[in-house]
Amino acid sequence: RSSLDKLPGPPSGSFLLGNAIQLSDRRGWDFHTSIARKYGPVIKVHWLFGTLGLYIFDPLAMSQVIKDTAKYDEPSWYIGTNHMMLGPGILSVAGDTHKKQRKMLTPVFSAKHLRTVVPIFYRVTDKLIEAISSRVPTHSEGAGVDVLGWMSRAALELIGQAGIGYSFDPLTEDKPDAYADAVKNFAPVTTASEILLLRQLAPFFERLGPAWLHRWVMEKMPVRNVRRAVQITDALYERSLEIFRTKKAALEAGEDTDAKDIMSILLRANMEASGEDQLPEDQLLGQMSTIIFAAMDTTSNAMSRTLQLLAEHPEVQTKLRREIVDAKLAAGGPLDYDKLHALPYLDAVCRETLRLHAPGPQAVRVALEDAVLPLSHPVRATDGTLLHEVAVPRGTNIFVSVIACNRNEALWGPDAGEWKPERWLAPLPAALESASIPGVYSNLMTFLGGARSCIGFTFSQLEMMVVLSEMIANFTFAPSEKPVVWNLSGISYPTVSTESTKPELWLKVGVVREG
Ligand code: HEM
Repeated sequence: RSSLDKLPGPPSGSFLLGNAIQLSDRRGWDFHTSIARKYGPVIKVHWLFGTLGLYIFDPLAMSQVIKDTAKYDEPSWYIGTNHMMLGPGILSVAGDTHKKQRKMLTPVFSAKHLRTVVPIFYRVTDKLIEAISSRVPTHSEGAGVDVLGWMSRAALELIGQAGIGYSFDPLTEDKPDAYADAVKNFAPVTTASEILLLRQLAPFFERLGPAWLHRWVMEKMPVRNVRRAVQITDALYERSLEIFRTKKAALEAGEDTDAKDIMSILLRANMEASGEDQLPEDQLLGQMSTIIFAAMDTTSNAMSRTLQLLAEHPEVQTKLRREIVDAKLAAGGPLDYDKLHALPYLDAVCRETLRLHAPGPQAVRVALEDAVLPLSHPVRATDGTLLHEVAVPRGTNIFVSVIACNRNEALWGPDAGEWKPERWLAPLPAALESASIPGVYSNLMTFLGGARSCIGFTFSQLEMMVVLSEMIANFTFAPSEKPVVWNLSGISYPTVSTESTKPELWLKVGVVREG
């Protein structure tokens, strides 16, 4: 028996796997929507081997879970497998090591630093515009373009140049790159439902002999995505090591001393840090793939989704283009940091996309000890009693539902499920203002909150603004004949069908004609 027994929730999918497949399946959107509608903000879900988990979007409960890191943190299976694949970067460490890494990384994501990288953003974006222009005929209704492919290439180059001072792809030639492919496939492969289930076994697996044996077993495993995960890990590690060694050697030789990229600043800060604050070399190396993965897929998918929505809502697209073109005319050229942040409609379009379609649909935590979770509003137990708090047994997996909170009709109103940028131009609903959503951004859970909130959310906002404003000023977007299917994953990604595993999103792209 468990203290969670009395909570409302869906029946188990199967004894062994509970609701795990429904929660993580790439076609699981309806399951998430229906349980949130039917059972409310504190839900009992069935987890592996007959255990129970919690699925929450009650603001106070979420606030405790993401902020009280002494009681709740990322589960060891999640941290451990991130560590295996990305090295000991910030997504793969806990406790004091996480605090130390976070302290060292925070200054490089400040607004002060971001202002200095705007010229890098424009340099890369200009290349992107040039590259797409050369592939789109000027005098036609437009050509089919894999917008996700271009957004991914641009996002990788942007985080490459601004994040680690390295150019991955000058955006001139169309040749495949093992590193870019590895980053793009990292989330689809490592959060595919069968891999998520295998990842739960990692803490036991790790105890079975040395690392070479783990690798041997994984290479021999008859599961395609496990073997792909090994290849992705190798591709990420090899290139990161190469870049890291070059950067370190340059800094030690007194070169690149004023480089403004995140990694150079981090290396310099580490050299100057006192002994106890210094990070060992493997943790610095671990930040490379971690930051690139965290930055690239999330932002490129968000930008692609925004372009898709603009293609489906031509009236929003026209209004947005008007705002951007007028601002550029008034500025007499590209928009600087402040002018970009002063565009209300661009801001509304980005916020609304990140609200309705948060790239990461859920975050997972585990109760590190027996705990009591307070609730914003009492929930009705299955025996009819009202619960004002929930006793959470140690070891319970907790799913913080970003999408259920961002789309909660009780907070956002009956049109919460619709994409309406205009909602951000009026005062937000009173229910939302009083709900105290614990997210770092705009009453949304998209970038989460607390000690592990997204450290790069201002970077990604700036990137979205620069890239989207230039894309909209230069091109028109309309739906293409290729379908777009968004797959639920650690980071949702688009394919052309429910069977395809290749991330891609095609739109009809035309050149904006003068006037
Ligand atoms: C639309 C774009 C983005 C979204 C939606 C997003 C979302 C998130 C979320 C939800 C988390 C918390 C994950 C968890 O704890 O379970 C996170 C963490 C993180 N994000 Fe982002 N992110 C975005 C862009 C970026 C960018 C551009 C960077 C870097 C330049 C970045 C770097 C990170 C890092 C390093 C963490 C780990 C923080 C920690 O554990 O302390 N993200 N992000």
